[in-house]
Amino acid sequence: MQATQELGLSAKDLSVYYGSKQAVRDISLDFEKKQVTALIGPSGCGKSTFLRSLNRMNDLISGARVTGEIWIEEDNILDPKVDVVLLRQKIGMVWQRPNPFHKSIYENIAFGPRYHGIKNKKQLDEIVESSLRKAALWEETKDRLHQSALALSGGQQQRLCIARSIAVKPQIILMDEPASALDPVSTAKIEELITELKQDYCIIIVTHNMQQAARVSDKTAFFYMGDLIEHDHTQKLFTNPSQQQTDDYISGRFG
Ligand SMILES: Nc1ncnc2c1ncn2[C@@H]1O[C@H](COP(=O)(O)OP(=O)(O)OP(=O)(O)O)[C@@H](O)[C@H]1O
Repeated sequence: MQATQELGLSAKDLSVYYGSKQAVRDISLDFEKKQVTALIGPSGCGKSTFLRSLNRMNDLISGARVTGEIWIEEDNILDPKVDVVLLRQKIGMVWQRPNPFHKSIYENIAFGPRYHGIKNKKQLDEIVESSLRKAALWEETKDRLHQSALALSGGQQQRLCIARSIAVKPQIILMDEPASALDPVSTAKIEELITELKQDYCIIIVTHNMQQAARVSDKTAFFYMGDLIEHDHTQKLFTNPSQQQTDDYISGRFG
């Protein structure tokens, strides 16, 4: 099984264990290019565990074990031969809490491209500007690029983290509740940004907020106790789900 042209990423029979406990059970899920997929479900159902396995972040957790396949183009990224640094260039991650480096705005963006070999100042300047523009942060930061990123507001810091992930030209961006630590205005900006970014990237977002999933995503996957219960077009899943458990969850009967 390989991801085809339209597919950004394809998980097949993916299971994740923490020690003997299975947190994600045999999940097969395709993610298309230029689409946003939301992962929803009650706390502890395995959304973040599944998301983290998509760019091998679970490798960093002692006792975590992943089985199955995850295809991006011709590569099964669970193959031990895969270069994890290059993989994380292709599949970026934005975390729940903004986590800029303790460096200037400019250096936050330039760090990744420089790490991957770009040394030319003019080229780095261009990447910094284009990444900040794509993250809708250029106008707010162009006159303070060399000031600390930590002086930005929480919402600006999160857009900076998105700009930082874009700077290394990923194909896929994973987002783990990217707006849950932000105020409503900053949340709206992140949601707008997600809608803009999907023109260029495959985006997979974990969210607790069902309204947010409905607003930003094309497809939604509902997880429950480590299983994938339903995956469908967002509008269909929220208005006419096929599974009773999905219906119970979206209508607030549990979770
Ligand atoms: N590092 C870990 N070590 C051991 N167990 C873990 C670890 N991380 C998560 N788990 C367990 O795996 C299961 C799935 O957790 P996960 O965080 O993936 O769920 P989630 O749906 O993202 O939850 P939430 O919405 O609360 O973030 C839970 O039972 C959790 O306790």
